[in-house]
Amino acid sequence: MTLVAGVDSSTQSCKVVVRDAETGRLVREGRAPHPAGTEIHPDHWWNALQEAVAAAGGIGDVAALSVAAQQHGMVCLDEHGEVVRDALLWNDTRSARAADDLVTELGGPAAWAEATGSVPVASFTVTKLRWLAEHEPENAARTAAVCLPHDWLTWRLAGSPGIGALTTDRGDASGTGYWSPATGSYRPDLLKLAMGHTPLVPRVLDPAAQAGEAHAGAPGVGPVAGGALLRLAPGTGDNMAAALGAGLLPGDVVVSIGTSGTVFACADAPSADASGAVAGFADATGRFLPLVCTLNAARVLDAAARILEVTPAGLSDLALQAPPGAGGLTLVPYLEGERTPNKPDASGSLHGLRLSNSTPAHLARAAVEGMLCGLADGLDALGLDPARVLLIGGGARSEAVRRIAPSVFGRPVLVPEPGEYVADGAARQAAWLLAGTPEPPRWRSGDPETFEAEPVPGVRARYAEIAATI
Ligand SMILES: Nc1ncnc2c1ncn2[C@@H]1O[C@H](COP(=O)(O)OP(=O)(O)O)[C@@H](O)[C@H]1O
Ligand SMILES: O=C(CO)[C@@H](O)[C@H](O)COP(=O)(O)O
Repeated sequence: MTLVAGVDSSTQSCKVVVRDAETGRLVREGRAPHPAGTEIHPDHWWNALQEAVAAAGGIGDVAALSVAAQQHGMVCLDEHGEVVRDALLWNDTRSARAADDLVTELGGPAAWAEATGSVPVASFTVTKLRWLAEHEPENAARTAAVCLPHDWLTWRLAGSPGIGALTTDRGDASGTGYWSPATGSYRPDLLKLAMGHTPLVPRVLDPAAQAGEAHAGAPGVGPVAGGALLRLAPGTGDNMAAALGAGLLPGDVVVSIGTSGTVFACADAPSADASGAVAGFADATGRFLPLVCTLNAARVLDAAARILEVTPAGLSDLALQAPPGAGGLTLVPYLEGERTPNKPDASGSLHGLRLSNSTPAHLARAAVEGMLCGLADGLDALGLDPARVLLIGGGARSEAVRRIAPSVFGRPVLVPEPGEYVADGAARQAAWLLAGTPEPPRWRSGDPETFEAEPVPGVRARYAEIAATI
């Protein structure tokens, strides 16, 4: 049996799955936490990767590995490949003003949508580079190469072979703000606009190309059976990997409830939404991945559980005890500011509190409904009439989320078996590298469970009315 490994180095943790390359059967898995915060030294990802690999029983018997990771994070390296400063993550909003400035300087949102498929907000790497140039000019000047979390981890697994060897893929490149999904090429002019100079950027690999090799005994790899080398697939952004892992079909929309909330579909042509709501990303197969991202998803549930002093399961039970609509109690959960809509300085807001709805159950329900309303707006912004809506991510493990989502989305929701779909997609990409076929190998998956519910009149309208005032 040939084994492949997939890595998901996401915001809150690193997960590793080892699967049979031919059938996709899960053989073993492991995970390790990342530190909290929106800027962290990339060494923390490397340490967590090694811990997760060890927890998964090692990867010495694995033939190929692929790293998927949180998108957009700014990793600056000097000419020797040393990290210049802590990485700024996708959910760090300090570059919001830099984003506004860049949008104006290029001639407005439509010019960016045409140039890169997306209108940059604080999440995009290009805005973080402008912030760096303005606030830490000495660090900007030392930056000889800029890359993303998955690029850096893949490069480290290959033994950090000099900054000229850095690679990336179309999916992750499309979240930088200086690469065009429509032309498949970098926009060095935009990099220069942001930073004043053009550091080296990773080579963009074809979807099933080899990024490099990891050597037996290398840190994080361990001894490789028979002295063989571990082949490294290109890797990709976590959402692109989730699309591969969930086996996204044309007509499907995925709603992923992780640290971020994302809503995305697979497309044959690039998109360019000048409103900025839909990011026109590329995917990991050579196609495209229009995507809406919110900053506030599973952690809204974590926050509500903390306030109510219950476990995630306890929050779910409470939410299901309250009536649909939470008796008029509405939470607009902009707990970390918000990205879609672009309100980086916003905070959350609880409206409609009355004696009759002042119960833990109503608050739990308002948290679930508020978080889902933001994602329902994402579904609308995609402008599709999906054949299937698939719900994945840590938040989809909540029974209340599964049962309330169809009422807020106004359509049935399909929930695949709980799993690590990002790591699975990375593993599938690694299997694709081994197969050398035009399309990724087909892996069998179980049937998703369908959830249906009557729409609750007024919930989304009330949410929209309050959100508009924030
Ligand atoms: N049963 C559950 N109910 C509600 N939330 C859950 C449950 N299990 C996990 N989560 C939440 O899912 C989140 C992690 O999801 P995940 O998709 O792994 O995120 P990321 O990939 O961004 O690190 C955490 O905030 C966690 O609290
Ligand atoms: O910024 C985006 C998408 O554009 C986020 O989706 C990040 O990619 C982080 O993902 P998670 O850690 O929430 O999975």
